[in-house]
Amino acid sequence: MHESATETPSNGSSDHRFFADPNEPRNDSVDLKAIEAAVRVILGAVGEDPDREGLLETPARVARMYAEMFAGLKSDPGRHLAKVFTENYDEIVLVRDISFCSMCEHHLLPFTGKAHIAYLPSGKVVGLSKLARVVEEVARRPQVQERLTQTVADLIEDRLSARGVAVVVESTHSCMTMRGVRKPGSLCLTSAMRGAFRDDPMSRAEVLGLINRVG
Ligand SMILES: Nc1nc2c(ncn2[C@@H]2O[C@H](COP(=O)(O)OP(=O)(O)OP(=O)(O)O)[C@@H](O)[C@H]2O)c(=O)[nH]1
Ligand SMILES: [Zn+2]
Repeated sequence: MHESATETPSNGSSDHRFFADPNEPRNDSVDLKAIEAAVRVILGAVGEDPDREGLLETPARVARMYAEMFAGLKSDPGRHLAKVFTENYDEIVLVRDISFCSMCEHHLLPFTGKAHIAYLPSGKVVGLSKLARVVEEVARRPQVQERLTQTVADLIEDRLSARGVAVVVESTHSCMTMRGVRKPGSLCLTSAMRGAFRDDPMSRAEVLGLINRVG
């Protein structure tokens, strides 16, 4: 009998990962127990009592949160670009406003925002959701925004043999808004241009116009 994702595994396991969505990134090397122990230490170090009722489950929660936030650390986000469709279309494909949440590697605080991805196909196109899946998976790593932007652009150029790729990322960094310099509302923009979008000023202007909703 075909097992669906809601049925109990035949081995009786209640491990939620048994039927994990293959599209979701997974990082099995996350050491949950080590994170729990570290969080207990941090709570004690800031003057809290890690054994008070409200904090008892906190170390385990934080461990699960890090496992989720860093699920893309060991995976290959390019796997989402493996299935392509042959299509006689050679103009811009743009998916705008792909929301994401990543983690700043300097402070381990989130930076959140939107990515805009455009490419010029060369005989093959990819499912639109796959562009968003790439962003989602690359975002689940500790990093800087520049690296996220370039990683996404390189993957699309490489795996789709695209004639041009443009990735623009805009985000708010919690480490700049809630601590340190404390500048709520500040926005960080990065872009990575490849192929025609880098070399041809007309193509570059066209794609930036579409991303910025001009014209
Ligand atoms: N280039 C870049 N810098 C980032 C990113 N996320 C955070 N930062 C910056 O990383 C820098 C780390 O600076 P440090 O001087 O080492 O750390 P800090 O003393 O906590 O710095 P402040 O944030 O200025 O208080 C800060 O300027 C952050 O704004 C990012 O994605 N890209
Ligand atoms: Zn930071």
